[in-house]
Amino acid sequence: MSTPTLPIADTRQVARAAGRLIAADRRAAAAILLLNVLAAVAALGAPYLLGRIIDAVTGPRAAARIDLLAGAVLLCALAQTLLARWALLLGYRFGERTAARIRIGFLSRALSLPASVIERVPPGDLAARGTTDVDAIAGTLRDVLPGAFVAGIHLVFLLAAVLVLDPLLGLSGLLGLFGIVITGRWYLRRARNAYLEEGAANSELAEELAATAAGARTIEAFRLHRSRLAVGRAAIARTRRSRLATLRLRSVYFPVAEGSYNIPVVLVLLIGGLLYRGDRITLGTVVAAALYLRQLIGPMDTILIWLEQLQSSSASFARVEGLAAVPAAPATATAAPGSDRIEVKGVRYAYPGGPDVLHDVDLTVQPGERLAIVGLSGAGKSTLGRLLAGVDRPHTGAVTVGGVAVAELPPDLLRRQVVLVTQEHHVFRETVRDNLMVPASDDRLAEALRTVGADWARDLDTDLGEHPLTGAQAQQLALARVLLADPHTVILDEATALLDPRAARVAERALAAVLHNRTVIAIAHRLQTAHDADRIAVMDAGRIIELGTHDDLITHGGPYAKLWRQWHG
Ligand SMILES: Nc1ncnc2c1ncn2[C@@H]1O[C@H](COP(=O)(O)OP(=O)(O)OP(=O)(O)O)[C@@H](O)[C@H]1O
Repeated sequence: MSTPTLPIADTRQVARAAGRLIAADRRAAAAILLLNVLAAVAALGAPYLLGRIIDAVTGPRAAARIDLLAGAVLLCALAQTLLARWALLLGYRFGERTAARIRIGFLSRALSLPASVIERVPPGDLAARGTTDVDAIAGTLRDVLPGAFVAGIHLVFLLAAVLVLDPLLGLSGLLGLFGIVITGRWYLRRARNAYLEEGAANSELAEELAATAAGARTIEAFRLHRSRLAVGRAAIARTRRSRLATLRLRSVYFPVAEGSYNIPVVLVLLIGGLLYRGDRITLGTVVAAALYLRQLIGPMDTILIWLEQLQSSSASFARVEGLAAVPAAPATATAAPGSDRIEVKGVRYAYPGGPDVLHDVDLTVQPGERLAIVGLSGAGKSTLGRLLAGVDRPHTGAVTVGGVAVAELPPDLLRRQVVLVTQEHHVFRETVRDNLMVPASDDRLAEALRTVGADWARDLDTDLGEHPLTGAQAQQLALARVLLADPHTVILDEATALLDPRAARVAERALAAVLHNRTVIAIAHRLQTAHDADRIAVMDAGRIIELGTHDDLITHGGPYAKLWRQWHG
């Protein structure tokens, strides 16, 4: 089981992020607040006026006053409805715009994550944050937050109104709310972690299912059905446990909170009755206070129902915002490296959870040099290639270009320094232009395609989703990307290994055009490649055991000379 390694934002970071989102649309936020306040003030009118109607019944010219007061009740209700609707409408629009901002922010953060982070992060986690979590936040912003906001403001005004009406009655009403506050706190304290665990369990399930689906062939070949089923079941069990935990929280919180609604009203009627009997207040005031507290039920219900969603989507927001906490490239890395020299110093490296596969590797690659790395299978050649290309970072020592750690370079800067070319080329279901992924003029794109011999790509608008490429064509596209990125160093790892001989010849020709005037580090699978290089590094069991020109190494008569003799029979 892999544990998610992407961070989760803490409460403070979430609050700050929310603040930034509100500030980004501050006019709308201010308008929504103002309309809500006006709607809440209008809502206070009716209970107060009803209280005055009751007091007017026994006074002089009762009928005329009651008519007037009833008309005012109607006006207040109408104003409240209109203002609240308007506030809701603005709230929905605000929610949609904010959801779009969150989506865009997530996407751009995900795209600028350092390659070394993407390589280590379970893909399911990143996908779940970008889909389930972002959708949950968007849903909340659209459907819940505007209503919850209206309810929140209404609630505050109602409480203030009871206190103003009669402080003693107000205090007894507030006292009656204690039950709800205590259960609310109990729930909130547990809910964040419970919903975070639910989110993590969902991510793990998505990840395990994706891994099983992606590895279907391997699973079949090695008869891993049982172990994959066990992994899937464990992930389902964790999801189930986490969902049951949140369900348990809800099943305690909701009934208790709902039962507590009536306590403030009961208290106010009891104490109000006593005060009225002692002639301390009018009957109308007691009725108005009771009505205010009765009115609390509406907004409290709204908040209660949505508290759960607010909680779970704030957990989602914490996961989405967590991406911002991925350590950014240090300040030095944002400046272009001083020179093109690549240096490997005291590098040790282990794959997650495994033993060291590189031990104390030291190597300096001079600008313009052609270096070949040779060695038996498993010697660590590809691993060293990945570190040189900044795909991953060593756990000890450093791989630097011009004195700057390669893995710390932001993607756009890294692309201009070092590019790794392997046999895996992803072709997106988009046009040729989009697949080249570099914003450049059509002329430059066409020239790059011509240089690598991609005659099939005359029309940059050809949709590669509808016209799939052959392996050799995909390779040409990848090489055109390298040309456009124009790095000073290219690392080749089995770049043409999977192609058939004819396609490989075409690719070799394209490759020659791409490598012209660049530093080349070739992970050599054929010793002929090594023979043509300026220097050769021989690797064995994670160490560089020999380094020199072909002739030097042959004269030296060490492991390389032995390999060479074996190869030549
Ligand atoms: N993704 C991975 N996870 C864990 N261990 C790995 C991973 N990739 C490689 N290794 C291990 O790291 C060591 C070095 O592998 P590496 O692929 O770098 O060797 P190589 O010299 O390139 O071999 P080959 O020529 O077969 O590609 C090996 O022991 C290998 O099993």
